[in-house]
Amino acid sequence: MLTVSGLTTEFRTRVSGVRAIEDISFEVPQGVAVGLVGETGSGKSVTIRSILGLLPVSGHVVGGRADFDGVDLLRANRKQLRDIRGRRIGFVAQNPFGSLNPILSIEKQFANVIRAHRKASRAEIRALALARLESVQVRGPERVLRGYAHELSGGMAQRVVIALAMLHDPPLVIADEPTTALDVTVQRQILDLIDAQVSEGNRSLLLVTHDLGVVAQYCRRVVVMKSGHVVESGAVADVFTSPEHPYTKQLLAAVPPAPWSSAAKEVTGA
Ligand SMILES: Nc1ncnc2c1ncn2[C@@H]1O[C@H](COP(=O)(O)OP(=O)(O)OP(=O)(O)O)[C@@H](O)[C@H]1O
Repeated sequence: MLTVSGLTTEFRTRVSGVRAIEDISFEVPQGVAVGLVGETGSGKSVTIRSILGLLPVSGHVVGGRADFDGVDLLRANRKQLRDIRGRRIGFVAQNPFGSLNPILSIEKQFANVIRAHRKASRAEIRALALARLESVQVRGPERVLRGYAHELSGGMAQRVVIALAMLHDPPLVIADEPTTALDVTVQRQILDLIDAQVSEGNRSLLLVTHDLGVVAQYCRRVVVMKSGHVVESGAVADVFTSPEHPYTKQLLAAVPPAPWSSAAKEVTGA
């Protein structure tokens, strides 16, 4: 469903181009959750921002394809991309307060996202927004609709972002470290929520994270990145039990054992 092949992106300075990612290839099949993992600076965000056409001005895709819905996203024009983002691909970024507009009420932001893709009356917008806020378990949805982003907690703001990302029932959801900016106590709730929304709609998910535990719990496939390259990819069950690349082995070795596992009991003497 999303097929990325040979994706290469550079950042240009006044004197030269610096290659951030090179020859990135992977697939996100229909109805499958894929984890994109790797240490800080390995190129995860540049990869998804290249696919979504959301690179900063100094970033340029210099090669490859990203085929989705019969369109190569890397060659799509702005209008095509705007139409695909939101309607066909829901994007959840790290920081919900960066995604929400601080000077528009939440209701107005729902209206903007809905009206970007179809005509709708105020009453329709209100009804749809309330239903969607309820589906992401936002408490007091009417009050939230009237209010502004700064009045929300981080977890509630990310729920609103998820509701907005799902508004047009996109078949693919891309989430870039969606819990990094949040309090540790709500991180799991947000991941569970994304997981539920994705599973209910039989959507595909590309989940960027540096947490292998998160991949093990929520993803069926994994793509491992290091220094701007894909070093290994495959089914989570295979890659996690018999990793081939030394870097994947190193990442897995660094994951603390689950508290109930025999390895943890050996460490703690329990
Ligand atoms: N705006 C930019 N200008 C120049 N180089 C950049 C820019 N953004 C990213 N890079 C470079 O691209 C490479 C990949 O960065 P990227 O942000 O994709 O890593 P990441 O794996 O998402 O890391 P993190 O987990 O910290 O978000 C890094 O070497 C980084 O320095």
